Amino acid sequence: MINKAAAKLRSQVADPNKFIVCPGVQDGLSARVCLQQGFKNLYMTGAGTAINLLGMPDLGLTTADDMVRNASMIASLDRTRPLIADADTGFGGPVMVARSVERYILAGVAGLHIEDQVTTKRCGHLLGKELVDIDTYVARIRAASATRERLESDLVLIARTDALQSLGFDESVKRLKAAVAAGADVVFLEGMKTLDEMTRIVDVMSPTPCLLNMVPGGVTPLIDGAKAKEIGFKIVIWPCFAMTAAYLAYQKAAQELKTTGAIREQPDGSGGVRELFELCGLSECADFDKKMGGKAFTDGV
Ligand SMILES: C[C@](O)(C(=O)O)[C@H](CC(=O)O)C(=O)O
Repeated sequence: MINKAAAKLRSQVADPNKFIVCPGVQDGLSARVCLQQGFKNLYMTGAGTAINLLGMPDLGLTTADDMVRNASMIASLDRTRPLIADADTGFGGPVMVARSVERYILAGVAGLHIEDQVTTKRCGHLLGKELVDIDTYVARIRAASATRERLESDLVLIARTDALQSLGFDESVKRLKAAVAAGADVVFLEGMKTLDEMTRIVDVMSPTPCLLNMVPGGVTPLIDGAKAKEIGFKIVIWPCFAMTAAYLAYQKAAQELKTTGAIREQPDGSGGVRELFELCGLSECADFDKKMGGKAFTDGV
């Protein structure tokens, strides 16, 4: 059961007709909304996990515990729709990477990415990123791949490099090719600045599938899914879309409450607490309780 989502993601990646679109989610609510809207895959953002769980920026402050806990909750909401999760640097040396990857697998995560920044990492779209050397990076990927094999898991291993900023395109390609040789299934070149780099990475890494990261306010020009597919990317993630939407909506609502001293119902009554509970499975919980012989909901809920 736990491996089913990973097996599904693996076959999506292998299917030449599939293009994998992953809205980024950072919490239960954003995941539920994306599932409700019919997305077939999800992406757990590390940046959003840091913002949501810690109220802190994406600076490598989230521990493996924070990330696994969040990923585990999100993966549990619908095990038929594969979740790709951010695994940052893997959180340490090969032994720690192996432990982290094992925990992600047991949490039901279908794919994850590991990068070559130092453990005190930062968002890939910020300045001043520091890298580990290529051997340290490859050891992380090798440890992740060995763990997947040991657990006989179909986990899709995505190698990310942040080398473009300081070392340039060719060194990034060298790192990604070494990562593929060490067992990565998909590659992720972070922080591309031009359409030309996007086209070149797909070309030079072929036949290895490439992931595209679309961050609003980041360094990569934003293109839509159709264009990403046309260029030849296999997976597109939109890590920030839900947290940006939530932020703007929270801000508007907080301003209104602060100014008026009251909250307003929506004219059509939408967004009430019962609707939110329903989104999160209220009826399913009550039905399950009843079916199992529980009495908690016999008088309704
Ligand atoms: C993809 C990413 O790793 C994430 O945490 O979602 C971030 C996104 C972000 O910080 O906006 C990254 O690109 O580093």
